[in-house]
Amino acid sequence: MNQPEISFQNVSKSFVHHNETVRVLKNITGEVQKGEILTIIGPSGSGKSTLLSLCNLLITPDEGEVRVQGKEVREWNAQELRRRVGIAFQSPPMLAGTAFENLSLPAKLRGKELENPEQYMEYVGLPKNLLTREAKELSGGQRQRLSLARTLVNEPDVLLLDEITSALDANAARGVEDLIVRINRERHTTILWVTHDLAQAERVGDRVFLIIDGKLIESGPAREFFAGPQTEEAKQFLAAKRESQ
Ligand SMILES: Nc1ncnc2c1ncn2[C@@H]1O[C@H](COP(=O)(O)OP(=O)(O)OP(=O)(O)O)[C@@H](O)[C@H]1O
Repeated sequence: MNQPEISFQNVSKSFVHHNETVRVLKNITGEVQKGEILTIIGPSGSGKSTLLSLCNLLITPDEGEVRVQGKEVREWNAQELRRRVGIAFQSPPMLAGTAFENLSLPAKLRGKELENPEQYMEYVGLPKNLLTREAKELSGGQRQRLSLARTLVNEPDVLLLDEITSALDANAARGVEDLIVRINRERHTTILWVTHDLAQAERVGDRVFLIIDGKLIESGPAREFFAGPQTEEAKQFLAAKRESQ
């Protein structure tokens, strides 16, 4: 068996809320292989974003281990880890300034010039003339593409995606979804993708994690999961979700 690209071993995480400790992730064990798309689904507040945040040291586990390319996250240099493990959010943070200034930020942080901004724009399906536009003037879909282009400048091995299409209309969402699938196919980028959209999870996922109340209820190949979930909790979740979407 190949070494997994990312693995979680008995991972737990708590946060303190008003002097009360809340266990947000409970004993999570699972893994993702290189080049796979893992979709992470589950009700709101179940711990999905928290699981992503553990993979690039935005937070650290209280118990258990998270390994990236075989190395426990706390043994990684945080900057190096974040270069290899990129992250994109629902509302991509943009600096004041042009699209070019935003796109070239990762290179600048390394004291380098970005040599081929046009190629990145083309890759993510943005016209080159947008490079000189203020980033905040771009549409939601354009901003999401620019944010992905900016992440790609670091040539990450892994992409963590947190609800990246939920703020977009159906057309723009599908465009960004297709772009991610292309990045995965062409660059063999491993992808961990939190989504509320069950149809999207079914379309794009090789593997799925269902998280309910901080517990990994089911994990496995997406096709098997969507064809016939094993647990009662998963069946109920899918039925309720399908009814509402
Ligand atoms: N930094 C933090 N400090 C305190 N509590 C937090 C923190 N981050 C998350 N939480 C809490 O942990 C729980 C799980 O949050 P998380 O964002 O991981 O859920 P989620 O499944 O991604 O939800 P959603 O689908 O609504 O985005 C929530 O109750 C949230 O309030």
